[in-house]
Amino acid sequence: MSTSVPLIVRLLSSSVSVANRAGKIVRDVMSKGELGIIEKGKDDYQTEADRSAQRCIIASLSAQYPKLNIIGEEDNPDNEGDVPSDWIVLESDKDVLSLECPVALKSVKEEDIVVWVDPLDGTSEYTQGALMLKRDPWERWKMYLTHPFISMKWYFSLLQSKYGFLEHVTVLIGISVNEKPVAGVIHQPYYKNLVGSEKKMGRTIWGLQEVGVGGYTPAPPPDSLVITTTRSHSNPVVEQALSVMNASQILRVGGAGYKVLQLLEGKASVYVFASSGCKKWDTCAPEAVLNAAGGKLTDILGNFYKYGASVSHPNKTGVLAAVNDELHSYALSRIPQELKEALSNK
Ligand SMILES: Nc1ncnc2c1ncn2[C@@H]1O[C@H](COP(=O)(O)O)[C@@H](O)[C@H]1OP(=O)(O)O
Ligand SMILES: [Mg+2]
Ligand SMILES: [Mg+2]
Ligand SMILES: [Mg+2]
Repeated sequence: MSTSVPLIVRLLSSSVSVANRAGKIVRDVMSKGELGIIEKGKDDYQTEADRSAQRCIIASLSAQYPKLNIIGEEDNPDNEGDVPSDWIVLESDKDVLSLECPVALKSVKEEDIVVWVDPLDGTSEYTQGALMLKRDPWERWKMYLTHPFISMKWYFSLLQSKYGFLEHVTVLIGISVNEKPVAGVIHQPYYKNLVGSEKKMGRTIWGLQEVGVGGYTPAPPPDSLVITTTRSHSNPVVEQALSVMNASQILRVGGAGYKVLQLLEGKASVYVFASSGCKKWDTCAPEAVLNAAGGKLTDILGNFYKYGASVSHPNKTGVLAAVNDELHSYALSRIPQELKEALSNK
């Protein structure tokens, strides 16, 4: 690899390749069927896929960029021991490697960068997806009975969805410089592609400040206001913020990465989540990609999150994102002052 290519571009191209590998790990864990679910807190779970994908990403990036500060979601209980050699990815995506680096980022050094890693965004949807892979209804029912957190209502919505919500799962790698997200990768392991006549699983979307985005076909926002929001972490305040928007449609999907994909692909125009719960690794990559596509992501008060190494991890004051400034301003103007105060005083 040419070292004359600026660091940010090299790191983004490495991140694209490693996200592909992590996505394969996510699919492999699911195919084996041993999810190894651990409860981290209320509505907060980790699986073998979260743990393994994070080990793959961190080991691959730190092997090539040893001075990077990488912060991953998972406290890995199985961090000890060697990472399997086929999880260490040293290749980089050729197309991204040939991008022109923005002038402002040309002299960035490893020490100036913080990488935020969410090895599997949409863990709820991932674990629920496992159920749908059980073909035998009796096996599926037995698995449901032992599943730690699927309500009866969810079980029936899953059955209706036929394939579950695996498409909502993403792998997120966000690159920040001077506390701002400047580049990012959103990999979707269960996206179904048709390349020629061949079926291929997974796709990888990237964004780089001032350069643009790749890996998908951008589409204009819907004609009317379509909002995307949580399907697994709602509460009365989240619902209140949705009800004041005057939306023509509300889409309830999993994962911060997937919701931003919906904005990028013209399925929704605004992402509203008036609650804590998301963390810096949930929003860094999506914010970077959305910015590169001309959108905006802030908290519910309209303030940008900071992504420096010493910031606190929770995005306490929620998420408000839109495909452009105008829609962001509109959505922000609809949020009642009491709601903003209630969230910031929590
Ligand atoms: N209460 C919560 N506890 C843990 N993680 C949360 C919570 N709320 C949101 N998240 C994280 O933010 C993502 C987006 O939220 P939602 O899907 O509810 O819109 C979730 O997929 C989850 O990331 P992860 O799956 O990586 O743990
Ligand atoms: Mg999690
Ligand atoms: Mg997440
Ligand atoms: Mg995660």
